[in-house]
Amino acid sequence: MEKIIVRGGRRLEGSVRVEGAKNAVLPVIAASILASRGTSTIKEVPTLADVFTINEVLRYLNIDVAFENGQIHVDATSELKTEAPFEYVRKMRASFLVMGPLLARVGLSRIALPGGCAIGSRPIDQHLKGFEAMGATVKIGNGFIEAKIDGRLQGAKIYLDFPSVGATENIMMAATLAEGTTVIENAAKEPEIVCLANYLNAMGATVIGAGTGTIRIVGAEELAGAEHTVVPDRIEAGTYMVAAAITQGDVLIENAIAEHLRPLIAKMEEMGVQIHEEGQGLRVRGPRELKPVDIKTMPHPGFPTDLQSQMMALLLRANGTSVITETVFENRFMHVEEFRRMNGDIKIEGRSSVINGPVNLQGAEVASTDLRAGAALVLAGLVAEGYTRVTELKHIDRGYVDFTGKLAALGADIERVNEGVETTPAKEQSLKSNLA
Ligand SMILES: CC(=O)N[C@H]1[C@@H](OP(=O)(O)OP(=O)(O)OC[C@H]2O[C@@H](n3ccc(=O)[nH]c3=O)[C@H](O)[C@@H]2O)O[C@H](CO)[C@@H](O)[C@@H]1O
Ligand SMILES: C=C(OP(=O)(O)O)C(=O)O
Repeated sequence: MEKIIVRGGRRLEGSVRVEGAKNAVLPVIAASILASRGTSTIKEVPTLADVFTINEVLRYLNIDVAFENGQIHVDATSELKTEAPFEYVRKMRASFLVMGPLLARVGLSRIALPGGCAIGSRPIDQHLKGFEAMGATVKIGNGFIEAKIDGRLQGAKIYLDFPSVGATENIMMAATLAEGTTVIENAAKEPEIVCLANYLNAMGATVIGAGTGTIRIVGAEELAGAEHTVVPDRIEAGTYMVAAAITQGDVLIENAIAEHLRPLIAKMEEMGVQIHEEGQGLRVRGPRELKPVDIKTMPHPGFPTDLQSQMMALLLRANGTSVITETVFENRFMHVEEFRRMNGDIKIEGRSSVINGPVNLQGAEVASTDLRAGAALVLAGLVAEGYTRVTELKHIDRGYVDFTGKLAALGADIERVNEGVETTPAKEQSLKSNLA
């Protein structure tokens, strides 16, 4: 079984470069489906399991995708298939982002119904409400969602009940080829939405207002392939910021955009962490003593849920009681149980976790429950006494390029190993020989 083994106690120093954002590159690759002419070149593509998965989905749809040297070339000019089976959607919910572009381009899209996952049930009703408002017929059956339109989608005014990132992206992509203008109200404002809008505009679309709560999309007859560079990953950047702070280190996080990290910077500064913009990045210096803070996760520009578990690791080291309230996902405290195995003093009260610090974290065998939880456990391991072994690395591989290598380069005592697990027959064998 693959594990990350980390021995706590090293102060991190040096610099680390942030990759293109996972949550931006996935919708951007999906948006390439919209180009009926020309080839797209996408730059700053991180080598992540999720990128391989979305590439596979596109290839299944009969699209030519080549991934080399951090760039992806997509040619979607052939006749497209219209179905994405469960094996892809199960691996990665973001596979559902192909629904909007396929529906807009071909008039039909059949995608396996995404299930829930470890962080909550994650419905897709807001995506579907948007497609229906644009005139599509949506049917659910046999584990699939089918959306269909005769002719072109029609521009519509769509108010989202919640500023869902995925629904905003799916509807925005579909609307680029609709007849007339679509207005998305209460739209998500995340930097990844702006990244996608920039790409769509480069393809010939007219998307106005991305990054605000109202996005206006004027439909075009067709879109063409374009060149686009993916925005840096604010969640990866935030993870290394916490790594620097928790180890009382001094780390330059290259390529981190301060503007995208305001909620994290504000909370970390409240805790006593020193953060300065330096060149094209952020320098983070951890103090000897951390102050407790309260955090509530919210849609952007609120505190991101994807940095909640990493901050929990940091708050375990703060001098006093902190409260984290998770408002975005209903079940994103699975890591609490794992932190407890490391001597974390945390109580869950409804949608809040009460963290009593500072604790002396102890190395233990712990499992990633989702990708950010996995990263957070490694962060805790950086300051735990003894060895921490983190399993279920498939989650971490979805969102972090060479997590172990990057932390080791900063001075962490960390390695990724394939440790054999003693099988029952082997155990029986040793019991027998002990008895003999
Ligand atoms: C690939 C990607 O970009 N993933 C990010 C994206 O996920 P994702 O796009 O799935 O997240 P959403 O913003 O859609 O979901 C936020 C909340 O809205 C609910 N909801 C969403 C859609 C819907 O139709 N109905 C509904 O009720 C969800 O269950 C959840 O409680 O944004 C999340 C919130 O910042 C991040 O944690 C994920 O890392
Ligand atoms: C929850 C996340 O991703 P996804 O929506 O792809 O599951 C994440 O990136 O933390």
